[in-house]
Amino acid sequence: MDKFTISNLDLYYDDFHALKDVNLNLPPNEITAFIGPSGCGKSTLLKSLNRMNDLVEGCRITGKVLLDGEDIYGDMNVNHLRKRVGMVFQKPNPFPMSIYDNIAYGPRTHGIHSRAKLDDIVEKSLRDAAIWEEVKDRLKLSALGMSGGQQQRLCIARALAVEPEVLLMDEPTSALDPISTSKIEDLAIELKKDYTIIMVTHNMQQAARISDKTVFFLLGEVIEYGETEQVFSVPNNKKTEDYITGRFG
Ligand SMILES: Nc1ncnc2c1ncn2[C@@H]1O[C@H](COP(=O)(O)OP(=O)(O)OP(=O)(O)O)[C@@H](O)[C@H]1O
Repeated sequence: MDKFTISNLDLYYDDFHALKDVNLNLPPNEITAFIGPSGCGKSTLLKSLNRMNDLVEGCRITGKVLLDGEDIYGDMNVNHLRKRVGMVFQKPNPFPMSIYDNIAYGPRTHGIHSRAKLDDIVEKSLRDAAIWEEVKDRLKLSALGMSGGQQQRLCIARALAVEPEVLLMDEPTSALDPISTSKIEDLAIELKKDYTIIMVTHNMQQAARISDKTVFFLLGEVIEYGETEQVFSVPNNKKTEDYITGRFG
């Protein structure tokens, strides 16, 4: 079964029609890349998948988003939804506290207080985010003292600590140098064994390198959706071809 089934999704910011009749089935354990020029609605759709748009005044949504067949805009508890569907943002945003507490924060809010249990979660999450070796001797130090690339992997570890099923990543490497970027890309490929990953990226090479499926958006509409290899080698739509070959956008 698909992880997300999006049907007839329309989204408005007041009078502005930001997403137009979006229909997509996103499979589990794959990386799906959202690409398209600035302002075409990639982040808006990403945020619709864990209801981050609920916080935006004037935002109105019609249509359906199913997670494992369950309507996320129905009577699903939003906190539970966000536990299942975690998010990593463009700019690393560690909390101003220790590395350990950044990771333990989520599990604590979900009622886990046993020291031994938290120790296990912190180690496992940092290992899964490929940053344990770099920070294991400084867990008590502030997360703000880490490099940008380390902070982003910490934020991924923080997202993993509550055992989500899906990771939404909004341009997770745009603020990072090439080495950190490559670490996050390798990590995403590793993580898809256990998670479903949906990533907004402006980097065409990145989408081509790591994603299984690609969705190309233009002005709030899905123009093309398919296997990444096909979308990048023989796009069905002329507009997709123009965009990925850099003729516009
Ligand atoms: N909170 C908001 N209120 C009003 N309009 C918004 C809001 N957020 C986004 N928009 C508008 O909706 C459209 C889609 O924005 P969105 O951020 O989803 O685009 P994007 O494809 O992710 O762009 P970028 O690549 O620049 O991040 C844009 O025209 C934007 O101005």
